[in-house]
Amino acid sequence: MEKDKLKDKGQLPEEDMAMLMKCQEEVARLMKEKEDMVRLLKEKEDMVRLLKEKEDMVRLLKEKDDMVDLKKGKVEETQQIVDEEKYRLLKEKDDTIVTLKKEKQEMVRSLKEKEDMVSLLMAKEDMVDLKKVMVEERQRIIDEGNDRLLKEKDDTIFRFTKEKEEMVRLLKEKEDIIRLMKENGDVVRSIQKEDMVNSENGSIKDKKQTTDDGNDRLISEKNTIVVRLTEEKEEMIRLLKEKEDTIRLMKEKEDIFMSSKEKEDNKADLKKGTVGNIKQSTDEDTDTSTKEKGDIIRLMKENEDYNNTIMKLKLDLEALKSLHEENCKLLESKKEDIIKLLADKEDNASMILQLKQDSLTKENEDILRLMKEKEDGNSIIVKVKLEMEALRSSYEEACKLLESKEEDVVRLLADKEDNASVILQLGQELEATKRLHETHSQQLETRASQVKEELEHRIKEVELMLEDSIKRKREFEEVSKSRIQFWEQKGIVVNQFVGLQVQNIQDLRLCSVSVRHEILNCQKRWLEELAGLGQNLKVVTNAAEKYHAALEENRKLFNEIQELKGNIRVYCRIRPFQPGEDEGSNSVEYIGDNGELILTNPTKQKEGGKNFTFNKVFGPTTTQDMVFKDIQPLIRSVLDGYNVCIFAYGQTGSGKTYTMMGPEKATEKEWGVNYRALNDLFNISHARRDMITYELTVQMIEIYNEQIRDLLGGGGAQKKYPFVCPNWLHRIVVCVCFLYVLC
Ligand SMILES: Nc1ncnc2c1ncn2[C@@H]1O[C@H](COP(=O)(O)OP(=O)(O)OP(=O)(O)O)[C@@H](O)[C@H]1O
Repeated sequence: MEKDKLKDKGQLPEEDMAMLMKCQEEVARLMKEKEDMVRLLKEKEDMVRLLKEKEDMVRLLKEKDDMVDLKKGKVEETQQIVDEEKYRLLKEKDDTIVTLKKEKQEMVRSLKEKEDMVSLLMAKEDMVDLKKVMVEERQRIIDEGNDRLLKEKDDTIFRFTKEKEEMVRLLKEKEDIIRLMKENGDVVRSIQKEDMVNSENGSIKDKKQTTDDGNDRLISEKNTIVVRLTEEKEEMIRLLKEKEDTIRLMKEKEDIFMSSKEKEDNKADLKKGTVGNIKQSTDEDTDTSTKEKGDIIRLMKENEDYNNTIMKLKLDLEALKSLHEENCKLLESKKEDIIKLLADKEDNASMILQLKQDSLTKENEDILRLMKEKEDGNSIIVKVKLEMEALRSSYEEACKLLESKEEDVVRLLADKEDNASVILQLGQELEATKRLHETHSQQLETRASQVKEELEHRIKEVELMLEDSIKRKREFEEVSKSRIQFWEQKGIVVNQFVGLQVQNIQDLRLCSVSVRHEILNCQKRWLEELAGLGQNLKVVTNAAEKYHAALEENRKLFNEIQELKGNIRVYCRIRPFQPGEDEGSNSVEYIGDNGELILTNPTKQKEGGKNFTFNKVFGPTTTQDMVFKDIQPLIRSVLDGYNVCIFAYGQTGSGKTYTMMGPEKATEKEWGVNYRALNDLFNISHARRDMITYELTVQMIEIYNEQIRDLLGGGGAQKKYPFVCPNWLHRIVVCVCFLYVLC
């Protein structure tokens, strides 16, 4: 029909028609080949199914193997339980050993504590030794003080001896003076004898008598002084003796200290020797402390004695002082007397001179002699005077010495007081240390008793623990024996079970061998079948290659046809009149089969119609399916990689939306081009899903007033071009174009 129509219209040449026919025949052939291919594909699917069945068989075999493995695992589990039980028993043994070791460590620790206690005791003893050293140091200081005192005493003794010598010398001088005075007396007596012989001048005799009396008085006074000096000398000797006694006492004191030191050393040695036995040492300490107490009391007594002697010495010194003062007073009075005597002597001398002048005569020579004698006496008196002055100076010096001695004695007394205070302090310290030592020894005793008790208690505890551990060990041995028996029985049962399992395993092995044989047979069969399938597949692949080649050829031919039809096609669809529209105002005069269209203006029919030519004109009766059938090849060419653009163009209400989408609530029959195109494409992609995977996307745009709007985008009608177009969209672009003509 179409051929005839073409012939009638004379639009297509015969060659083209022949080509088209050939193409149609070729297409039919290809369709047949396609059917063959579909059949082959079905066979292929069967092969795949068989392969799946084979896989299931393999899976079953694997499951069987797993079962065998599970049984093996069970046997291993029982073995593992036995091993675990053994391991637990061994662990318990190890734990008991560890506890015993810990107990041992505890014992060692307690022993170490004991050792520490002993070391502490040693340290305390060292402290006591240190205190002793301190005491010794103090004693040394005291000894040094004593030595110093002794030296001072020696010095004082030396001074006293010197003074003694001085005194002796003075006494000698005094004796000389006395001797001279006696001689003077003799001289005076001879003068008196001469006077008696002459008895001329009585006044001279009286005067001589007075001088004699003065001389006698002086002699008596000198004698008294000498007596006093001798007394003082004796007193000094007594003091020296007392000093010697004090020195002796000091030496005794030193000896006592030395003995106490030796005792302390002995004590230290004893302590060192008795470190292990604390009680004994404490007893010794108490003994020594009592001895020390006795020594201290004795020393205190000695100290008191010393104090008494010092007091006595003080009193003696005071007495000596008073004596010295008296002596000094006497010396002063003597001085005055001597001065008086000298004055008398001068008077006598003047008297003698007068007598000399008076006598003039006879006794001139005697008088001269007497005068000479008197001059001699005067010179002797002068000498005596000088001696007296010397004596006075010596007395002053002696007084000074006494004063210095007093100071020394005071200093010595102060030192003694200091020493006494030091001794008291030492005594107090000794008492304090003794008390401390006693308290410390008591503490040590209590501590030792406590430690002893603790140790006894610990020893008891350890003994109990040892007994417990022995009991536990026995119990553990019993339990282990019973457990070993139990586990031996269990082992027998397990061995029996294992034997059964081994038999089962052997059976399973046999089964598995048979299954393996079956599998090998199956594999052989499958290999044979696969070889057959491979051959078939080769055939299929050859056929598929041919099919692909045919498809390629078909596509080429189809595209050639499309090109021949025209790459740009313009269709016209004329919609039917809608209800309410005037059918009389129809402007379509003629619709040709080859796209001819003649339109006339109903108001100006005289002017004639206007001719239009399209690729095709769809009349008002044309259905949606008919329109899509014409467009379908173009849409399918998209799947071959061609870009296709279809768009609808026309005035408002001309039917663009109807053609592209369909009416509102459209049925499948009323679907527009878009729905149908997508449905067709989805069907093809589904049919070819095993070979090709298609990705389909849709984009709907509207061009209105020269502006492009994305109809499916989020922005809706508001979103204007250029909107973002994803890359993948460029692979397949479906654009439906239509030219509409409103009838
Ligand atoms: N071929 C047809 N058969 C039956 N009814 C049709 C056909 N074409 C269009 N119509 C009807 O004509 C009316 C207008 O059509 P449509 O809305 O598709 O026009 P339009 O060109 O899309 O208008 P606009 O540009 O204003 O959107 C609609 O009621 C539609 O149902």
